Amino acid sequence: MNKLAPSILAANFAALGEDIRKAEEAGAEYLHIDVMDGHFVPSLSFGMPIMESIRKNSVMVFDVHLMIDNPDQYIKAFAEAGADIITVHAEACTHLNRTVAAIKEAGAKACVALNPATPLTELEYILEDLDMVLLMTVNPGFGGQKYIESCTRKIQELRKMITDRGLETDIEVDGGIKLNNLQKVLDAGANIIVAGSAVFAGDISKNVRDFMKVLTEA
Ligand SMILES: O=C(CO)[C@H](O)[C@H](O)COP(=O)(O)O
Ligand SMILES: [Fe+2]
Repeated sequence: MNKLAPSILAANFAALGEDIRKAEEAGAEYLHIDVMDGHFVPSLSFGMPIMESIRKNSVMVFDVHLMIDNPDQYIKAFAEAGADIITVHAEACTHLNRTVAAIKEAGAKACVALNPATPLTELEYILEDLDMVLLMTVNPGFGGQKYIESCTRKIQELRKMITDRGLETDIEVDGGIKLNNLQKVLDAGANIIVAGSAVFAGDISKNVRDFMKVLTEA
């Protein structure tokens, strides 16, 4: 099933609850929550307290993208703050298998993210353990960047790898997804679509409805 995961990184933090409510009411089922530590990526964003607050007013699937070094340290805290899916970067994990097991033990679904230049071979011995793979389609750290074209072939190759193994793992794409490249990433095999600046700029309800129309017709 195709899902839209609006990224609150692009929301108005002075009216965060209201922005989330609009996205939820217009049909978005996932909420993408970008956590940045100023080490793994250059920027800082927010952490557990913000998540705990918004969890009280939303039943969306909380899809937490940890762009942080040493994510093991925070997995339990994010699960307790209301994460449904926890994504860690392969590039940030020394013992990826152990980290994925810790996510599941904490009661969340496990996802591994790969930066645009990280090869799919990183997933060779872990794919069967994952609920989702996140392919970064920009270099992580900032919203509003341009989609990196070489990622289309990477999505296709990952979908083939998943299908060849008889799996049905979700593929999430994150970065630079707009209405004008949405169909391309869906055709390549992605089914969970993160969109930040394309959703939270201008008319949020209309933006979500426009995305949902393509996602449900695909
Ligand atoms: O993980 C991220 C950045 O590291 C964000 O989820 C991503 O950039 C979404 O923003 P946009 O749709 O504006 O590109
Ligand atoms: Fe993200």
